[in-house]
Amino acid sequence: MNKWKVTCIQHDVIFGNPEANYAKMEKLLERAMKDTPDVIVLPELWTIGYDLTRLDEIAEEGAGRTKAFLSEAARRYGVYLVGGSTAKRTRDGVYNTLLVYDREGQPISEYDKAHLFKLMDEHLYLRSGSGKGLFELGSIRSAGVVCYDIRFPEWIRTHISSGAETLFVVAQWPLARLEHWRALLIARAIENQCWVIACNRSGSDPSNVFAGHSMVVGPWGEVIAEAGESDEFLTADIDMAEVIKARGRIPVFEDRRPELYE
Ligand SMILES: O=C(O)CCC(=O)C(=O)O
Repeated sequence: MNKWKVTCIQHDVIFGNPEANYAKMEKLLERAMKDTPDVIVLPELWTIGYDLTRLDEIAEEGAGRTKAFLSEAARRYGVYLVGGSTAKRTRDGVYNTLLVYDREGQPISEYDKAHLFKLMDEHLYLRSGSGKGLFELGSIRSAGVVCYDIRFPEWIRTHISSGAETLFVVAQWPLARLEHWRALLIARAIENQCWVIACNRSGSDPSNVFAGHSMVVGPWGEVIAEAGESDEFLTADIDMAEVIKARGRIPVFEDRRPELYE
């Protein structure tokens, strides 16, 4: 299969209230499935929001509850689920972890956010991961990263150099830097000649107003679909043939000179 329908569930996350967020997500998933997407994408930390000061209470042991929730939903709806992230407690500390499930509800990726965002105090409460977020959606090689990670082109490039043709981004990106969000996503798509599918949250918490503007950007840098600032299901069709076309027109990967970049 070369063509995919993707849906980003852009919504307002309820601050520090996992119970309410799971209940809300049940309903959102059911409604999103009316468009019969192949892949659904959720935002960063949709289970708890940015309530980092209460992680002792609300971070989940091994992300167990969110794993069970996502696996069950992916299997029930027969959909690939790029399940946003949650706060995963381990023996070393708490990670901001992106979870991905296949249509049978099997886990296909568990990625710990690599770059912690000091402006929102992440470094005080979270541990950073160091593994890559590579996975396959059927035959499509994909990568998934979290929010601030998109400011590090060299990190994204290592994923694309490993074969990824689609980059998923899950985020809680503030409205104050909306233009950075848009420019960075478009730049990552152009320089890597890949699809970029980015799901941001909407709404606000006690410290931030979030941007919404989930986006689907094609490998030629064209914005195929973009949400507004409010709650929205953003659905778009992506065709993997566009990656081959873009890479054929300008052979960036053949023309790279990595010996100059160290
Ligand atoms: O880089 C930014 O401006 C926002 C990043 C962010 O909000 C995050 O990583 O959670």
